[in-house]
Amino acid sequence: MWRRVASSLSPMISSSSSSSRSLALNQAASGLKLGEFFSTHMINPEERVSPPKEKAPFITFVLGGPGSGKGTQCEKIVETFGLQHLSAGDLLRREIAMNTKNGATILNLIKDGKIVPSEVTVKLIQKELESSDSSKFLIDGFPRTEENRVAFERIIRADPDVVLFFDCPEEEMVTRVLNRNQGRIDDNITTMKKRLKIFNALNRPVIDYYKNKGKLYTINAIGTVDDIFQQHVLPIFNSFEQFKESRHVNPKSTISSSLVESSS
Ligand SMILES: Nc1ncnc2c1ncn2[C@@H]1O[C@H](COP(=O)(O)OP(=O)(O)OP(=O)(O)O)[C@@H](O)[C@H]1O
Ligand SMILES: Nc1ccn([C@H]2C[C@H](O)[C@@H](COP(=O)(O)O)O2)c(=O)n1
Ligand SMILES: [Mg+2]
Repeated sequence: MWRRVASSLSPMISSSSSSSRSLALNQAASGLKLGEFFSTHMINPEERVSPPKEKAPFITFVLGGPGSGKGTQCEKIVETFGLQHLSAGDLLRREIAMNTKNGATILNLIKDGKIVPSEVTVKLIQKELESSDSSKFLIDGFPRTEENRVAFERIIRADPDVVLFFDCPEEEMVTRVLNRNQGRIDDNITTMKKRLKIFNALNRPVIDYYKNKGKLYTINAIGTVDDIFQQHVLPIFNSFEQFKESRHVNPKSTISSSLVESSS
């Protein structure tokens, strides 16, 4: 069930700088682990943030409604390009399974299709980033809200390099979720309707934010898993210098319908 949380359970802290394209090269050159770029800086006892650094990881945010196929495509990206996959939902479900102090609250919120307070989610992501050896991350299902986004910027002190948005009609998302069969507490029609409402109200502004920043790639999420990956996802990563050496599939792909969007 937790297969998408790629790193171990070790607790810690993290952060990075704003634009982060060159971390992989910088990191290789310096021989440092990612955690060493995320040195802890005490602001107050409740919230640890890191000072801005010159070097930062390559961060991809993966957005889309419930059942749009984010996790499925993330698995393919991991296979092909070796990014570390952090699913915010999986991290939260792990808290429930481990019965941590926030576990019961998280369970009630997820059951009701609601969003967990940003501090909780960002700190879980922070621990994973801090303890990881990777320099390239897929952060799946995050940010869900503008509050999530701002909390990430404040605590992690990083911006994404790329934002993928899997654009899927509601009817299709409902069908996929109701057929998922992974035993998720929120995979029922009542919770799904609430999740869709929250997605439209709270995630759309985040999507618009990254569109305006010129970082958004909108991907048509209708089609087979392989076609979506080959035709849309693969060319996006192929276009980044950082992934040239990790390409294993269809190196001839070129960017087509998934050109980066901007509001201008
Ligand atoms: N292109 C596709 N066509 C048909 N079914 C798909 C496709 N992509 C994923 N699925 C299936 O739809 C279901 C939902 O996919 P997935 O778990 O990847 O969505 P998600 O966006 O991560 O959803 P959530 O936000 O609820 O975690 C899964 O059962 C998956 O196998
Ligand atoms: N940033 C996030 C991500 C997830 N959650 C909660 C609410 C979601 O309905 C649930 C499941 O997430 P998914 O696996 O569908 O990505 O987890 C949240 O509150 N904040
Ligand atoms: Mg998912």
